[in-house]
Amino acid sequence: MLKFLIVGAGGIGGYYAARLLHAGHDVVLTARGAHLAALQEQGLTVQYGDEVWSFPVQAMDHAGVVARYRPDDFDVVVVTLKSTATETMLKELGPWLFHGKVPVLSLQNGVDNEPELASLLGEHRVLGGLAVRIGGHILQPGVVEAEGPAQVIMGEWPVAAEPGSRRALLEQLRDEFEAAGIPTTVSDNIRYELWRKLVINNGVNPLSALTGLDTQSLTHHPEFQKIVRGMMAETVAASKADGVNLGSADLAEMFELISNFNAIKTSMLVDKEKGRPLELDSIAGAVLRRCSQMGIDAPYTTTVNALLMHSQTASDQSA
Ligand SMILES: NC(=O)C1=CN([C@@H]2O[C@H](COP(=O)(O)OP(=O)(O)OC[C@H]3O[C@@H](n4cnc5c(N)ncnc54)[C@H](OP(=O)(O)O)[C@@H]3O)[C@@H](O)[C@H]2O)C=CC1
Ligand SMILES: CC(C)(CO)C(=O)C(=O)O
Repeated sequence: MLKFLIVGAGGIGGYYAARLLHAGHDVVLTARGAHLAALQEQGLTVQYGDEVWSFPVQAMDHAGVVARYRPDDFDVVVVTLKSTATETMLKELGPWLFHGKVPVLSLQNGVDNEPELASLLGEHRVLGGLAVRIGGHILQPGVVEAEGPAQVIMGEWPVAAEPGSRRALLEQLRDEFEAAGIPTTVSDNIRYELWRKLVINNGVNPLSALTGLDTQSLTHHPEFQKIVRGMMAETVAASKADGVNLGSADLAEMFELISNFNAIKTSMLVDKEKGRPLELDSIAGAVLRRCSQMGIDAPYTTTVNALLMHSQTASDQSA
């Protein structure tokens, strides 16, 4: 059995934590505020389809982790924060993590989290990863709802090296995740996989937050689906700045995947409804920065990003 530290156990982290706890692993969760208080007092409850799982959990804030544990007490640290929280987390846990050897696996959307982790810890400590075909959200403090097969794709950051300890750990993690009911693939090129996921996220997340529509409504709408495809095409173009070279087949595959998946409220729409910070800079911003670097126009992403930033400013002013 393995010992996991799941950093930022909200929709995604809470769901995977429940699967791992159910399989008998030792899991420590980090959270804050009312969600943390509920986890400590009532435990973690996950609603998945018709099933409801409840577990008492070890949950604490980041100061609690630093006070109670050494980094190498854990076999792996899994980061399931929003990208907007990665920098703060590195201030809170970075110096503690720095003095250990434990690998850190990011399961966040976006292509800039792993480089941020690697800039402090070194690439040899970082595992890239993503959560695919899952919708998962905090319903109320201590309670998470999740849907979809909830796959994980992960790999050595930035690409697979010679066989070594990180590869061995990834294979062990894959086997343990599979046994826990988490379909998992180890990729030799995780940066490519992260960019493919960004095609989906830039395609639907900002537009869903702007319109209030779920992924099915957007991808099956005669006009909105053109915008989704446009934002996906701009993400494909942006990937070249990172030497990833996605192509039209990736766009077609990612559009198929999201348009045939459940009608999901994207994580950005949920954040918008709850008045929380949006992962806009790490999704649309990441695409726009690369396009601008290459001198390419990205009119769909520019427009949706600007409208969403404007609506955020307007709602901040009226709050
Ligand atoms: N939700 C989804 O369906 C999917 C999400 N993803 C990606 O997975 C990642 C995680 O998303 P999601 O699970 O929705 O995120 P959530 O917002 O549900 O969970 C993150 C949790 O981390 C907490 N947190 C933030 N900062 C700190 C801190 N400094 N100390 C302790 N706790 C902290 C948050 O608390 P607080 O609320 O107080 O900020 C929240 O409870 C994102 O990158 C997202 O894009 C990928 C696939 C699907
Ligand atoms: C679009 C979706 C649900 C795909 O898994 C996602 O990644 C998100 O909501 O952030």
